[in-house]
Amino acid sequence: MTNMQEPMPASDKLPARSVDAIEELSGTHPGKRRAHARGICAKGVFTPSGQAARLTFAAHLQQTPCEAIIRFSNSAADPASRDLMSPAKGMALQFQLPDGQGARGVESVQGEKPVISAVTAPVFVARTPESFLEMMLAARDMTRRGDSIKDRLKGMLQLFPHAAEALTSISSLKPPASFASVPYYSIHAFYFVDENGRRRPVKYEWIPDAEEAHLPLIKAAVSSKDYLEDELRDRLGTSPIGFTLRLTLGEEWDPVDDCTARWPSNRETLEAGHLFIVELIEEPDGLVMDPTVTGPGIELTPDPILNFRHDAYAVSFERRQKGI
Ligand code: HEM
Repeated sequence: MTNMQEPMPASDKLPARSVDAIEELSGTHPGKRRAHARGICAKGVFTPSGQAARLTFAAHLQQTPCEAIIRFSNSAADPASRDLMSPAKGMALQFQLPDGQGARGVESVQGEKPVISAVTAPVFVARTPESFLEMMLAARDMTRRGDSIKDRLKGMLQLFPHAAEALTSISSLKPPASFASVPYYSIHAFYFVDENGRRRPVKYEWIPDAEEAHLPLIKAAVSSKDYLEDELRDRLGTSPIGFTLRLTLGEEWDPVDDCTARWPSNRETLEAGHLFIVELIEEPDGLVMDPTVTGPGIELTPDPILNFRHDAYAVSFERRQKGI
């Protein structure tokens, strides 16, 4: 059980306390991201289809191709964790909009580089930052007690029934054959804003060009610790890697403040563009894939987890920059 004696911190302390709690669960790894610690960066080109232009004036979703930096990652907070042991994978992308590039007369903000952050699970485990912190503390206590993975999952489901869909979805994820062979979901909804100020809630999904493929557990178990990075290098040498950016358009009544909930599966979708991965690169200095950086034409929904991520990522960035 969570140690309920620990008072919940005031909201201004919550980002630091949440990052502390991740460290208490997974250890402190100096200089590394406090989640998704191990990853590999690539350069790509995103070519918008123009189909999203009726919904948003965002510069990167009009007609002009745009360079992008992509980071594929293991979700574990421990960089030494084997690819096999961290079921969810991340794909974060930062559009490299040239400063001042206009779209229908709208200037992109100097230095503002929109981000799409996505993972291989369609929903998140917590609806609020407070609940996320409680979950981390509960997981820490179960780990310290030496509970088995099965017992931890059972305990978490009992304590946090709202997390059932995410926990079930994450625990049933199979090891991907490649970072390039699985779909990635933004989980959160964002508002797309058109030239007349009309807003429409939208969720993102990256659909791989490659056929969806997973490894049998036995094969993943004997693969190297970072087999996904090796595979990406090999694959890039032999065939192109691409993803389609699919948008799901929400209705007015679909929840935009609850990232534990999916929208109904019959919502309209459209293909907003296509990403080609060009080459692997060293991670650029100061890279923070902050999903609250959307650029003009896209706004944040009131989702408390989405809004919280800005401060939590700033805490992690500050610590890793200081090498602590
Ligand atoms: C309470 C909610 C969350 C917390 C506290 C949290 C925490 C973190 C932290 C500390 C980092 C490292 C940031 C850095 O140093 O740059 C990170 C990275 C990441 N998170 Fe979250 N996260 C949360 C929710 C989510 C959700 C809902 C998603 C789903 C899309 C997500 C996807 C990612 C990805 C893909 C990365 C790697 C980014 C990169 O490659 O630079 N996170 N998270």
